[in-house]
Amino acid sequence: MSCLRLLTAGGGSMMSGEQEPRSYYVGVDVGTGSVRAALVDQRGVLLAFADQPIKKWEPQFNHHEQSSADIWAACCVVTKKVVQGIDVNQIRGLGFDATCSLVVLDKQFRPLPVNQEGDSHRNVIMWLDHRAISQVQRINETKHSVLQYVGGVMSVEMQAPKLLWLKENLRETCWDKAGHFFDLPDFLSWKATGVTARSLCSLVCKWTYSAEKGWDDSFWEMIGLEDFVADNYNKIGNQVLPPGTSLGSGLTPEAAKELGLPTGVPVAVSLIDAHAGGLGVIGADVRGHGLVCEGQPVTSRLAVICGTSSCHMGISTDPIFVPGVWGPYFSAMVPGFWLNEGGQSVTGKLIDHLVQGHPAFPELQAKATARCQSIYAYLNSHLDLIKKAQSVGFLTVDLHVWPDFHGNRSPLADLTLKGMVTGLKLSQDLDDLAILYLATVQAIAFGTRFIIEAMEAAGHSISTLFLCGGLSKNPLFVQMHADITGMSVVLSQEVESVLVGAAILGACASGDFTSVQEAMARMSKVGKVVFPRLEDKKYYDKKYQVFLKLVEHQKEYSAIMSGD
Ligand SMILES: Nc1ncnc2c1ncn2[C@@H]1O[C@H](COP(=O)(O)OP(=O)(O)O)[C@@H](O)[C@H]1O
Ligand SMILES: O=C(CO)[C@H](O)[C@H](O)COP(=O)(O)O
Repeated sequence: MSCLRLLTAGGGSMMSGEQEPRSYYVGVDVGTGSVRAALVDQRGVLLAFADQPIKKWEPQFNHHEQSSADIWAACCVVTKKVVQGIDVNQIRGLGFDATCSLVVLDKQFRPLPVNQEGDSHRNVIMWLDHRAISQVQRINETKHSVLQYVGGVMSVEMQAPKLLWLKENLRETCWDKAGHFFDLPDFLSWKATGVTARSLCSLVCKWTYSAEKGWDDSFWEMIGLEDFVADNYNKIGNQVLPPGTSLGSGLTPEAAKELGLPTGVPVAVSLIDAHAGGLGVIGADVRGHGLVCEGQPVTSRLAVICGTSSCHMGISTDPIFVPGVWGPYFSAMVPGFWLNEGGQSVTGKLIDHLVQGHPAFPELQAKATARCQSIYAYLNSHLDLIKKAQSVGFLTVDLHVWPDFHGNRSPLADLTLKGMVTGLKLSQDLDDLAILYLATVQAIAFGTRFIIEAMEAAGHSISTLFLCGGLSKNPLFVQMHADITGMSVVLSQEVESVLVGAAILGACASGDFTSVQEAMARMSKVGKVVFPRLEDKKYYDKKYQVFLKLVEHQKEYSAIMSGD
């Protein structure tokens, strides 16, 4: 099911002819579970929003696939919806962001199968796919110098191990026939413009490209992908442009027809979704909100983009090497700044997984439906109901979760880690489900604290969190992040801040702003601020001690089991 909403936030309305701003931008955001589009004006106000689910396949454990044709079709559906009823000639620019999944096409740009079944419809290896474990281990054993720029250890979620997997496992059906390997954001900008140039963001963050030195031949040769060097990087990109740059002649006639927009609309070089979220929130004017970061440099702000996964985006003027945290990446998000990207591979997906797998889930669904609430709104009010004299957070005094059900991305960079729950009882009722949900939300927030501590130990100085993404719509998730990190959390005026980030790209491509920084400052706005409840700090400090013990114990268990 897809959905269209016309919005009147910020005083602007599509229907109010007189107030209508003259320039619009369209942002398209391809998340893990759905594609969203928004019509955004020059002040960053969302005037229309539409979303559409996309297909996912999990043919084997740890194999996650999608279809680039399905994703593009969804982009067309949502874009057509958000521009309904306006004069499309007022659209000045289009920007895409997407998850960092790997799209494989043949020499004629047709989809190629990334699976043993030979299903060419499934031509995308998703970012969370962990099939290339053996390949990434071998890549890390090389200790090649490019690994310094991904936190010291390459993640199985990056593209090099996935490419090596394709070469070693699907040589005839995929590798030998392949003409183009795209990061998903670059696939979308190519579909829109016919230009195969890649975004500096994708190539630097996921493909080991250096903004200063370009590709490193010795890395590809060392890991057994010398094919790319011989081919002069034609298949993975040898024209690299900064995000927000206008591509070619804009929308091609074919793409324009499919998207419902005029031919030639400027299309921006794209961004990975987390990075677009960063642009959408990090540059806001914070004056008058009582925030510590007022008067501090922008480097004191950490953007946390929380959807299926959470990404912690911190910028700096000089490179900072944080063990287990991706980067430092130059100009990969905000031009001229270095970026470190911490992350948790599953956060929204983990909450969904634990809640949906609990025996009381059908009861929760029925009760939430009866009240016309989302299951999370219901759970939050249920927690309020069962809490004792203290804050809700104290309900988990004896229930603790380690959240790495899909390995640890940061700061341990250990994909072998597993999830843990301690404190289970012989109870399967709704109270039990609600408390497990709370402990999971808290564990994710402790994971954020763990990442921030690693970033600060390496030289970052962070004072304020800027949250966006689906999970930032959950007030419990937001409050727990404030309480557990002890930092204020800023939510943007536009809840769909990732789409504002995509629209900022479109605005830059249009030439209406002279720089990404200017567009950020004009288009991102502070909405709500959530302050930490400092009176609860002692309790969360104790729970954090337990949190750190959990992983220590997990490592001890595996040492015992692997010993003689
Ligand atoms: N209103 C909401 N309340 C609580 N959680 C929400 C809400 N909306 C989305 N989420 C959670 O956010 C996650 C998805 O976020 P989203 O940003 O849409 O993901 P993605 O970009 O990965 O597709 C899901 O786990 C979902 O449960
Ligand atoms: O690696 C990432 C960004 O660098 C993201 O985790 C990935 O793109 C998925 O994002 P989302 O959780 O929003 O679907």
